[in-house]
Amino acid sequence: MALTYQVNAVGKLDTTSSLNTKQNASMASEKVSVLCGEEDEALEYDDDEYDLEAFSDADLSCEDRAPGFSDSVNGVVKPRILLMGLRRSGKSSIQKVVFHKMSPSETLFLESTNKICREDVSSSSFVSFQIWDFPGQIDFFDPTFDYEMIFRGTGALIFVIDSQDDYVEALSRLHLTVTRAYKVNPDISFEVFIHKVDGLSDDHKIEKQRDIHKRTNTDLTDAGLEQIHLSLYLTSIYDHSIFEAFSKVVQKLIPQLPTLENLLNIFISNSGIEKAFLFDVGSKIYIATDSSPVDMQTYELCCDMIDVVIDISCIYGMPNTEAGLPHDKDSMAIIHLNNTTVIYLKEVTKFLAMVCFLRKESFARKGLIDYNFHCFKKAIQEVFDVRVKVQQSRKLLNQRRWSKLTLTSGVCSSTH
Ligand SMILES: Nc1nc2c(ncn2[C@@H]2O[C@H](COP(=O)(O)OP(=O)(O)OP(=O)(O)O)[C@@H](O)[C@H]2O)c(=O)[nH]1
Repeated sequence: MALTYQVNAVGKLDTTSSLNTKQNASMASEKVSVLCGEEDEALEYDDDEYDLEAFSDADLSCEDRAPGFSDSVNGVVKPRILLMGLRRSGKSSIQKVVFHKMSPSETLFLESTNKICREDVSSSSFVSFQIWDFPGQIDFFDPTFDYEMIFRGTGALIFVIDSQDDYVEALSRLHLTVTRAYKVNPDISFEVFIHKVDGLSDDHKIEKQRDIHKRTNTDLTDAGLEQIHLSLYLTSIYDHSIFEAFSKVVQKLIPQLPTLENLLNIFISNSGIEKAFLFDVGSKIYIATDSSPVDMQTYELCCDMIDVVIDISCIYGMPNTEAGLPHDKDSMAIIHLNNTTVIYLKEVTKFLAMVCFLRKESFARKGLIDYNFHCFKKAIQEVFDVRVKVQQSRKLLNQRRWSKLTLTSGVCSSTH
């Protein structure tokens, strides 16, 4: 592997490297050249206006009791994702690997969770939710446990099934959980992770998925609840499948998803790009992509590219003083694969990046792509502005309700 780096005078990363790397099974030993850093842009944009993020660090807390329903940040209630499943099914490992960059092998030493662990994930404007990791042995149908309150504020319920274990008990638990949750809140999206599939052959994986799909649907039909839709995913922390599955779960919680998809469609069709993803850089969750189908290898390449950019930025980039990040909204990277494909990464904000796949010929029109990207960024800003306005008016409405309530109770108490 040969790398040549150049860090320019202001400490911004300017890297040119060419490395022989095994990208993945299908693209083995491809020659990759990486250009990473601040771009010599012909077009000059005032990027200050795109500083969209109000970053808040992940706030991790474990609680004995169920945390309050209306936990909010800046008066905005975040959608909640519940991680449920039997003991040792892999719930905490999933959370640690996806959101804390823990290496999969380190999860072997994780202790069993004995309290509900709640975490705020607010890395970008569009990725903002809470994850509640439930201990496997918890009896949340205990009368002292207010499960109604928990399900009422839930956006998605992820039920983790250990595919390397006998899953009969897990399926009956899944059925019980889903039926109770649905009665309280029919809007929850039910996601089933058939987890730890790294130990299974491809045929075996498909067979398990089919079997679980059949059994769960039969149980729901027998209970007269055939309208409940369960989404099944084959996952493992040892590959990218867990990130892809989590991306799909998170996307369902983003109300602006159709707009983002539409914007990406317009962007790629006008720029000669084949595929574009909008990534939350920190978690490698893609929050949107254009409407063409996603194949796993493309997604894996995107994740690898983000890793390369972050690693090189961490080593050679200057930390951004505000957020303490080595990359910022001006960071970009270009990787030329030896099959004439170019992967182009550009930061949309400090935490969001666009990763595009295009042919070498199309990349000749980089000026056009950059101009279209500038328009895309502007449009994202507008979507974000609308979101902020909606949140502010909701906050105002809540405050008015509160002051009305306190006024009424004050009047009542003074008349008594
Ligand atoms: N092979 C394999 N093992 C995994 C995977 N995910 C988690 N594990 C292992 O499964 C074991 C249990 O993982 P945990 O994350 O502690 O499980 P949990 O569901 O949080 O367990 P409780 O806290 O007891 O409810 C650990 O040894 C992990 O290393 C996976 O995708 N593949």
